[in-house]
Amino acid sequence: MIADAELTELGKDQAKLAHDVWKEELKFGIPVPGKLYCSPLTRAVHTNAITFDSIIPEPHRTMIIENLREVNSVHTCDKRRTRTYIKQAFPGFDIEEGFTEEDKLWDPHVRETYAEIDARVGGVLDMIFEQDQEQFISITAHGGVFGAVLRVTKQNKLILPVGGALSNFSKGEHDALSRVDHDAYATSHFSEGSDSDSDVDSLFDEPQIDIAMRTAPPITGLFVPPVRLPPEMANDIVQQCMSLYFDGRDVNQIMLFGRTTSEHHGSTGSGLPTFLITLLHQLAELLRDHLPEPVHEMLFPPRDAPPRARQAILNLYHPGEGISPHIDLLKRFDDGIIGVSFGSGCVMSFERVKGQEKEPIGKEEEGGPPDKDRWDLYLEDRSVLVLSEDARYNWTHGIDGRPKDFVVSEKGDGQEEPEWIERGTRMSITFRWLLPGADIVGGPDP
Ligand SMILES: O=C(O)CCC(=O)C(=O)O
Ligand SMILES: [Fe+2]
Repeated sequence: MIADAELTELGKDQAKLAHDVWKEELKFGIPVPGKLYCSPLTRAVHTNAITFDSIIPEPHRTMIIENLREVNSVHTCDKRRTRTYIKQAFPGFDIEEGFTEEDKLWDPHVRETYAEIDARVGGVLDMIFEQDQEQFISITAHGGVFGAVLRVTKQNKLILPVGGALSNFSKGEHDALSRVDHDAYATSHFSEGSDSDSDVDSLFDEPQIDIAMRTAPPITGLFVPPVRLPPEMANDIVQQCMSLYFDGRDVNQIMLFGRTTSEHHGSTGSGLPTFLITLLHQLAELLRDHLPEPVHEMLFPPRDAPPRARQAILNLYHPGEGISPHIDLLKRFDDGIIGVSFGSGCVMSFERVKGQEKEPIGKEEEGGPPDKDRWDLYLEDRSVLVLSEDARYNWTHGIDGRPKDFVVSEKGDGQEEPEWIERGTRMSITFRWLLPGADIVGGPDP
């Protein structure tokens, strides 16, 4: 095991990608961090140097902070180099006062506990929030450190622009750290499973639970085509996401950003990890014959279309968890949202926003579908959902927190009893277009 390892080739690529995203977003007015902090471990300092190379105007320099180093897991890669070495190797960086010449913290026999790492990372955050007036701050550190940030600030989400090496924090008005980087997210996190202890094996115990349908309810612009991602592809994506983003962290939400470019295939482009670009290609093919052409084109623009910024949001739900009903931010995201389910199905509920004109797809009295204000839809594992038009703007979508869903029988002919389907761990990937000029570093919620 190498002591304080250099950045790997993959790490370098990820940092370059982060750099390219910053460069691209600068054109759209992304505010650069006013203060930058970094772990003293070589791989972090390199990441910071590559990421912010020619992005941050002088005189901003990154400050190296002892307590942003990775959790000591007794591996030698967690031991840092001397102050003299760091100063010589990275002359463009500042080193905090009191930084000792030798690494006094690393001990080959002592594995740091959560309490210890939380205390030291909490100390850094206190220092930042007491001393700094800047609204945007960048911290370049490690998975274990961000895990601590989330515990200390009681945040349950982590947003990584690219590759997982970088995260920035925007100081909120309420708590020290009320929002983490890059998104003003509309929903109030995830709701815990409700009174899940009750026996929900009988309809009469939970009379309020509707029977969810298995096909798209009659809402204009809502599509759930009868297609599934191939199982091997879905498994591969879940594994990649778990190991890259969710593993060992108390995090249930990740946001990634990419931009379509005219050099690349119009629907994909740079910024997103390769497996998500491949997923987009696959979705474009899968959905081709199942969506009206203009909707397909909105989701997967042709090669010669102008470049656009796209967000991929990954949500992880443990059994019983849900997401509060919401409309995806109107000022931030454009029309055309694709959601893919992985690992487990769940019921998504759609509710008409009060005050919106009813636009029934066909008149009920003429044999059209019933005109309801709420629909429950079972999203199967590996299924794909598209929200556009009315479905995107005039209906909320949400997932009730509960351990089982009550769903129309698979035959769907109404003759068989509906079935209870247990929820497993579910991950969803949602692709949305960022509106031109949307402030991707936050701002007030909707
Ligand atoms: O998990 C899902 O399928 C929905 C996620 C969602 O609505 C969102 O992140 O805005
Ligand atoms: Fe949403």
